[in-house]
Amino acid sequence: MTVSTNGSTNGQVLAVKDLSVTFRTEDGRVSAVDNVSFDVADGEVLAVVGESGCGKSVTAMSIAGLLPRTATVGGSVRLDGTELIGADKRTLRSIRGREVAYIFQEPTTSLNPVFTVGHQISEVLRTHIGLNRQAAEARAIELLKLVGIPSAERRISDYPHQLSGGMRQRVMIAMAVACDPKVLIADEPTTALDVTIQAGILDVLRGLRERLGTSIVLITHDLGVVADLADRVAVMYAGRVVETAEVHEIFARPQHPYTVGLLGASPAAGRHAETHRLSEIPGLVPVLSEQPDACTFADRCSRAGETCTTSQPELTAGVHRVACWHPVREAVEV
Ligand SMILES: Nc1ncnc2c1ncn2[C@@H]1O[C@H](COP(=O)(O)OP(=O)(O)OP(=O)(O)O)[C@@H](O)[C@H]1O
Repeated sequence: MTVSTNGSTNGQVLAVKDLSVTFRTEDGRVSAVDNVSFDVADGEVLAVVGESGCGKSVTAMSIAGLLPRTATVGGSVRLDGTELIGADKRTLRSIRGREVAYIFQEPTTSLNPVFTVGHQISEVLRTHIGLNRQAAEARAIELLKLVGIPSAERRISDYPHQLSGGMRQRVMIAMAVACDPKVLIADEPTTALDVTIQAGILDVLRGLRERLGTSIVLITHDLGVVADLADRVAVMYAGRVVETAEVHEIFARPQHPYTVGLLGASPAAGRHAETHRLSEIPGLVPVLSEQPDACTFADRCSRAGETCTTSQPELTAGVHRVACWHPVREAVEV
């Protein structure tokens, strides 16, 4: 993989540029995502991390065209060169599910309880690719095998409630990759599952990337998942990307004080390895509509100086990019 100086990669399949999302609410307009830019290369796994409410899901939903009508979206999301923001309904319909697929956290809510899993996968294949009933069923069996469901020929006639949570998540993944999407968005794909089952789902995702070359945008709170699967990481805070780098760089040399905090990294304290969860950082994520012209993390940051309270830092250029006036340059112990 070749990485250019502006952090973009050759063979990039997804290019998000200056993405902004606001929502109309009863209390006025609230901003959820502010000027977010990143690229995802062919077959690359980009992990998007950050505390709850930082805009990870809204960013992902903008890419998949899943935002509600109350949302106003600005900027650009290009999938293999095709602009998705402002695209007509027909373009979006042909792209959604086919070229960009979304795996939700909770498979039970996304599968229809009254149809067999075989029927649901076949429907995707018939609608999007126009396969006939027989071909769709044969392909559905192949897909169930691909995601590691044993006795796929028999399981295809099961209803969702007859499957365990882990198996239902595998079915969701099978449906998501049915049309061989270029980008798979996995929004906390293992959070709702037992720890023992999580590893199997990660294996499935790894296998998809290796066998099908699928690019994955992985939203997670789990640092173990990041370390296991991601090539690159984008750290979001208050609707912005505040740091992005290759995964080993993020763990070895985090530069944004927020990233350092999330990793639980400090010369004194080791990472919370027993849970692999992001560390708690004192204070709250600010509401974006109330943002002053300042670094949004300043209130919670031990390194904040005067500039941080009067001016918003932009992401630096390069491969390891950070938006901070006082980045951490010294080695930290993670
Ligand atoms: N439909 C909506 N209307 C108004 N505000 C919304 C809507 N959806 C999301 N938001 C707001 O946008 C911000 C970002 O939310 P988002 O769900 O992207 O966060 P997140 O980082 O994915 O959090 P989590 O990890 O909890 O899923 C939050 O402040 C949230 O309240």
